[in-house]
Amino acid sequence: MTRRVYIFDTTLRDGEQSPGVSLNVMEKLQIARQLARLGVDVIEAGFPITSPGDYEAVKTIAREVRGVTVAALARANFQDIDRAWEAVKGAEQPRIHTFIATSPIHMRHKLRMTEEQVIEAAVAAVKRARSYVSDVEFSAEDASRSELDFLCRVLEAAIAAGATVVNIPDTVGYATPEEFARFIRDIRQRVPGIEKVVLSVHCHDDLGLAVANSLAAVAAGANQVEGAINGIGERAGNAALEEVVMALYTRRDQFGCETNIRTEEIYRTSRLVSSLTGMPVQPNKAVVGKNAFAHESGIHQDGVLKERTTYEIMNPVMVGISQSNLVLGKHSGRHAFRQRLLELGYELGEEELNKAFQQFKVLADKKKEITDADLEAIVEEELRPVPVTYTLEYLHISTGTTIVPTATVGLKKGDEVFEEAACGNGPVDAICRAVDKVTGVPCVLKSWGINAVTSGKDAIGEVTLKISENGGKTYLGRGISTDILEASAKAYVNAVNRLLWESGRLTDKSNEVS
Ligand SMILES: CC(=O)SCCNC(=O)CCNC(=O)[C@H](O)C(C)(C)COP(=O)(O)OP(=O)(O)OC[C@H]1O[C@@H](n2cnc3c(N)ncnc32)[C@H](O)[C@@H]1OP(=O)(O)O
Ligand SMILES: CC(C)C(=O)C(=O)O
Ligand SMILES: [Mg+2]
Repeated sequence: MTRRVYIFDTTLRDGEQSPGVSLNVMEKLQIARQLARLGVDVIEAGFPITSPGDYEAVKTIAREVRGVTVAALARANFQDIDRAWEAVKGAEQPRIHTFIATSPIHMRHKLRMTEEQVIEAAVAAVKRARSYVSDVEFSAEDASRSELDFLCRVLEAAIAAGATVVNIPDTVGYATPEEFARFIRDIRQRVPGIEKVVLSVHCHDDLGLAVANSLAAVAAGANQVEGAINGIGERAGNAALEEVVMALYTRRDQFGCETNIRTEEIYRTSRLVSSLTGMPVQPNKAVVGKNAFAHESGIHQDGVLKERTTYEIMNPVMVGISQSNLVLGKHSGRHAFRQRLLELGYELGEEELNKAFQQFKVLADKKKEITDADLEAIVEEELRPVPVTYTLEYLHISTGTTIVPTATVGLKKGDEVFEEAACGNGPVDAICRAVDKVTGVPCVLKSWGINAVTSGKDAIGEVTLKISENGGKTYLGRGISTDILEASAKAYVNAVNRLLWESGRLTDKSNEVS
């Protein structure tokens, strides 16, 4: 008989705690919708007390995303819990997730609380949360470095107070698989009432063991796994959910478990999260990396051509990496374009489709064959929910080894085009300075990176960069083009648009969304 394992996604909460990542409300909503399509059981949408933006995001997701549990995080105090409830109460299936640390090191140095005070706070928090909602998760932060006797007492008290899910985090990624499995077995044996609640684990990847520890815990009886898409999260990140899910599926002979995940949505979810967070996926990343199903050496290629399973333990189609026969190029029409996007899982409205189609045609003039990765890049750019103040109308660059790089940019705002020129230390610097002159917002380029989205000399490059104004908050921008300077200009303008929007300097918030 197969046992059900619940998948709890914390991409939007712990995942967003990745250094340098900051998602706005619309981006979070877009990811949440995709997570629901993927079939996760729980979306942890945020930590509402942390900021008005986080509160708003949780509230919006709770209201808009149906058919899935939406959780909000809260420390073990009434203010956090009340705020979490305010944010999540519109959800079809709301959950409050409250936590407090139980390890000696955290209690003594961070909380400065005794064991008895921690138990008291945990019980009061769970009861407060239960006064609002019937689904309450309690997490014993840093559980894996806690003393087992004390941890069991806290869990017993939390369950008696009404917790319906108890979570055992390996907060600092310290556990090893055998030890963690033993820990879970001990908890299952020793905590009265544990059989009535969902037993969850939440593993971090500081030693690269987050997925292994999660799987060991499942084998030991845990029935909820928490993690994030692409393994993003605090420090080295969380357990990569796509890896947990595919391991449970591929080795179901070992685990005897099933999840509710629609695996064919995995790749698209991974791409969306990578694109909106600006965190690239390493090529050799399991399941979703560019090379995960690529075969380079002759003996492997020979084997795969004769029989795919010689070197592939998973079918790429199963995780949504499609193999279509439709070849798209400059002679393709709207029907084929729409069909291919549908196969890739993108269902665009008429207006979005038209915009994406125009971009596709521009690209097809420059590039013989348009690949799936090209299409994904186009669509992701089209769907990026940042209101457009400025768009790049044209760009002229003069550069070389013996001349001062100079850029002339034309930026369109409303019906007007504004032109400025500037010199710089390099062509990208010159572009940024010229854009600054038009917008009147002097920014510092904090980081710049290029990723070849597709292959070949005519590959699309995706530039991801970060800017800040006066050393304040950083804003992410992305742009794609077969010309990396054009991609840089688009990315810079995209980041400035985001800055203007998020810093509340747009007079008209109903601007077109790109
Ligand atoms: C393991 C994890 O991932 S935990 C989640 C981590 N996520 C975040 O921290 C989100 C971003 N954080 C924030 O925006 C802020 O830290 C806030 C809004 C949550 C709190 O801000 P502040 O009130 O200014 O407190 P600050 O962050 O400086 O310190 C944390 C306080 O919470 C206390 N605390 C920490 N965890 C808990 C808990 N689970 N329950 C109760 N109190 C707690 C600390 O002891 C400290 O209290 P003190 O001020 O009495 O010393
Ligand atoms: C809030 C808890 C669950 C957490 O993120 C951790 O302990 O890592
Ligand atoms: Mg965590």
